[in-house]
Amino acid sequence: MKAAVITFPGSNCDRDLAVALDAAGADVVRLWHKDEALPAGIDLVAVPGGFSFGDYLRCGAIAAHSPIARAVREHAARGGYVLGICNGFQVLTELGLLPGALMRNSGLTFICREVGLRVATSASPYTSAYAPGDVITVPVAHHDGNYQIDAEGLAALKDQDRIAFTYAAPVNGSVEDIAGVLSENRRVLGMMPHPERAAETVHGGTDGAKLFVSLMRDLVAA
Ligand SMILES: NC(=O)CC[C@H](N)C(=O)O
Repeated sequence: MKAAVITFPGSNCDRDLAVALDAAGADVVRLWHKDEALPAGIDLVAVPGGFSFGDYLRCGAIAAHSPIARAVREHAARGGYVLGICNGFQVLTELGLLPGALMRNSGLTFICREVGLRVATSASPYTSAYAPGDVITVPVAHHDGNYQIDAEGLAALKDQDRIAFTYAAPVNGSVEDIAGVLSENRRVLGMMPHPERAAETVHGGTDGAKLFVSLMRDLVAA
């Protein structure tokens, strides 16, 4: 698998994400937000966490207008894989690649701790190595993780089995405790928790590693 990790001004999980993908066996290239094209043969575009452009305007809003944005949209339109973690999830909603929005946490504070995460579906390229209902431990670190979507959009996510992860207990006010959602073709995943920070034993836990294993397996099978 060839993966491209994009760095924006303020990204702080770009290296972590590149390391996790590399450990899973991906061939990783790093891109700058001012790049305008993806290198040939990229399977996965990975949008990392952090505070792109200082989170001004709205988290992810300015990043979604970066020079690289058009190439990311085109990649998704071709059926390419796109993974957005935390600020990356915010960027993907701002790009219109995933429905809904990430609002200020209901408690109005930055939350930085490990959370229990329930795998809501294993029918996706990102979650196939988990069993549905598995509860894993993964860190969150955000102030705008409160996922909201209108009733019609929520019904569509449920009908199409597109909720990838939910919090095992309420964390930030997200509707139905949603922590991660999939696109209609299941190739785009956005999630607030950080699997790349729970991928090696030195992280204190490895529950996030199976996400990268799932992805590699899907790409080999594709
Ligand atoms: N770790 C992150 O990616 C943080 C995301 C975002 N800047 C927020 O605080 O909500």
